[in-house]
Amino acid sequence: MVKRIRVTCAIILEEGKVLSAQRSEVMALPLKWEFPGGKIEENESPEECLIREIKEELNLEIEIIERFQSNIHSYSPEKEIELIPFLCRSLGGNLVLKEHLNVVWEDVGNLKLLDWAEADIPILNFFIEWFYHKGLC
Ligand SMILES: Nc1nc2c([nH]c(=O)n2[C@H]2C[C@H](O)[C@@H](COP(=O)(O)OP(=O)(O)OP(=O)(O)O)O2)c(=O)[nH]1
Repeated sequence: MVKRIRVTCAIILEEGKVLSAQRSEVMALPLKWEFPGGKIEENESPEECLIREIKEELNLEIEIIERFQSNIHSYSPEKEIELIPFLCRSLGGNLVLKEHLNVVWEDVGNLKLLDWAEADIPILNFFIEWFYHKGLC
């Protein structure tokens, strides 16, 4: 039986830049870039999870704007991840790195230059399409 883990992640967009986070050496998928977030806990909605995770990991308050389509990805045969992305904006707070090695506000046009976690690639592609389609550049 394949175990499915549900993970939320935040695409925090600010003036054409997206907050991109690099996982630390001690995390799973070391040094890969990701949209910050984490696993949904019992009795928690995806939205509640994301707001909690972003506060815990980065000390930021966020507002959720829109949910995008999830991506289901397997890094190993016995486990799959449902990665659930949300377009967000920052409501403030002093950014503090509590778990990640690094974060950058990356131009949407340069996002693909980072070495992303595999599960993020379809989400990244969808978001970039969405961004240019909306004429936000
Ligand atoms: N947060 C996040 N996790 C991702 C992304 N892409 C991706 O493959 N993952 C994977 C890495 C992990 O296997 C899993 C989420 O784990 P996590 O370590 O971020 O979540 P967490 O903070 O709730 O974990 P934990 O340390 O409390 O167990 O999803 C992404 O963009 N954001």
